[in-house]
Amino acid sequence: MPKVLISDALSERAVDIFRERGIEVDYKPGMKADELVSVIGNYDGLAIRSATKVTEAVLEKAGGLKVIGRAGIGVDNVDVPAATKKGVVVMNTPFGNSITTAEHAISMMMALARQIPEANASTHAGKWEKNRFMGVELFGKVLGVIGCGNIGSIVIDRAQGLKMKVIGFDPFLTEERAQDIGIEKVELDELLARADFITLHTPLTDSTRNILNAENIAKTKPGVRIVNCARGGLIDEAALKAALESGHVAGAALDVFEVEPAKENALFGMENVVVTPHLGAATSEAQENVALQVAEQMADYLLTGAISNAVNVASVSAEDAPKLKPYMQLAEYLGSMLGQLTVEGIGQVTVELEGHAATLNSKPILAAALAGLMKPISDSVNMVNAPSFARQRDIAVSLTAHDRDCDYQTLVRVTTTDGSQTRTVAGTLFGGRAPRLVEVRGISMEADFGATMLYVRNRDEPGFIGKLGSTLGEAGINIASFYLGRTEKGGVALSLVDIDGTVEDAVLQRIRALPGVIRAELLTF
Ligand SMILES: NC(=O)c1ccc[n+]([C@@H]2O[C@H](COP(=O)([O-])OP(=O)(O)OC[C@H]3O[C@@H](n4cnc5c(N)ncnc54)[C@H](O)[C@@H]3O)[C@@H](O)[C@H]2O)c1
Ligand SMILES: O=C(O)[C@H](O)COP(=O)(O)O
Repeated sequence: MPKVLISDALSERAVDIFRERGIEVDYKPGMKADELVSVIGNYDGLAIRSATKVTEAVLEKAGGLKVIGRAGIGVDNVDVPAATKKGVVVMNTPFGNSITTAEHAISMMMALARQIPEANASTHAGKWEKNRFMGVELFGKVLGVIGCGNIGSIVIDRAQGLKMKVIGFDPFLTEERAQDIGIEKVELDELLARADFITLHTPLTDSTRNILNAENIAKTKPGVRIVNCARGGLIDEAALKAALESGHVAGAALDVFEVEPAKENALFGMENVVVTPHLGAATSEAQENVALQVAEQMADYLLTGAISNAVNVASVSAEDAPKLKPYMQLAEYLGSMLGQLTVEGIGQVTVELEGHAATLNSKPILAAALAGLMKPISDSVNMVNAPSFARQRDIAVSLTAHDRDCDYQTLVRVTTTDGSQTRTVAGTLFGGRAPRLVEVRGISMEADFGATMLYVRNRDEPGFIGKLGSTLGEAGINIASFYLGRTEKGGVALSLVDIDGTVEDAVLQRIRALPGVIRAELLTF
């Protein structure tokens, strides 16, 4: 039974879902970093929000971890490259809290426009400062949205309802999409110059870090109000403080900070600054959505191999997962066979799909072939990290789905080139499920993949099979199945022998010394 740890305050609906799906779950919100490092090795899955930091140190100890599920959007608290290297799928729930977060941004903008937090505190304190608080209307004002993705688009829609004029900056926003959502797409400088309110809705990346720095803040319209419910780090807080103090920026509403949790911050206590403690996603609806979704997604992956909303590997739908499973097994066996036969470095790998295989989601099949291929290099390789393993080793990878007649109902072919040699193996699924080898280096043969197989290439000469059988028999090795093929009469022959147990090195040497042997290897699957 797979085991999952929930280390942040997720809605307990997640616990129910895991248990209903037959997954053991430990609910330990607020777990300290060193405790996480000490227990993570016991789990197949880790469900988190933004508090748990999944660092390289945590991942190093995560022996059996298969999946990290983020109940929310940002995965900046997860070392995704380290997780990928370790073969761990990282998935998030990209939509579950979008409406809630957009509503928070709109609430923050309104709170800022009408100084509601200060007026609230003053009124509670028994003051009646009717003349102290003078707000501004949103009606007719220009809202500049930086980042027009899921949340940005919802903010745009709500702001249009408030009759604001919305302009957007997002390098990945097409003109067509801008028209669909009814905004004017502008460059950043134009947005800065025109907006009365600016709201940020981008991820924190190298291109967005400090997107509102001193230089860009100086380009904003005097009296601008700034809202950030996306990520701390998008605004240079020191530059913002200076601009608030000078009066160039009239106010800021911030849900996120450069350092979180933020007990102290230079912006705290400023009258024209509204702050909340990263509450963007904090509604019961959003928390239920993301907890439920992350638990279902993690359970799907752990139980069926279906992958949704992964940030480091291609998706496999719940419908596709059972169809792809035998293909991934076949591709892994084919890759593994080539990996075990390739002594020198592989320069190029080609995966070709024909017949029914060509109609499927091909990326997981490719990833499985690469995983099999690189198993001899690293025990920790799997379909999640195999593509990056290949990239790091400068292996050129190509994938082709052929739309042509095929001798088999379905076929997967893997070819490797290592400078001097090109090797091809191909396989099909017998009965639609059982992997079967049908071609090795241009030689047709039909072989099942046994756990331990002897691979022998030899000159096609009479008496060879008898000698090979006797050598194995004399060594007390039982043959489960014997598969044969050859290029042509008197050409090169290939024997694949499925054996019980293993073949000691001394016996392998004796086989290699048999007359006519070109190559003999022991393969394991
Ligand atoms: N405060 C919270 O509690 C809370 C809750 C949910 C999400 N978030 C954060 O909100 C942000 C937006 O989330 P989303 O779901 O809308 O993401 P999204 O991926 O749907 O949208 C992000 C948009 O930013 C755009 N973008 C990327 N680089 C850009 C750049 N250099 N300049 C301008 N635009 C750029 C992208 O093209 C995309 O359209 C994320 O940072 C997320 O982590 C915060
Ligand atoms: O990226 C997100 O989904 C938000 O920042 C929410 O974070 P939280 O789950 O810690 O509230």
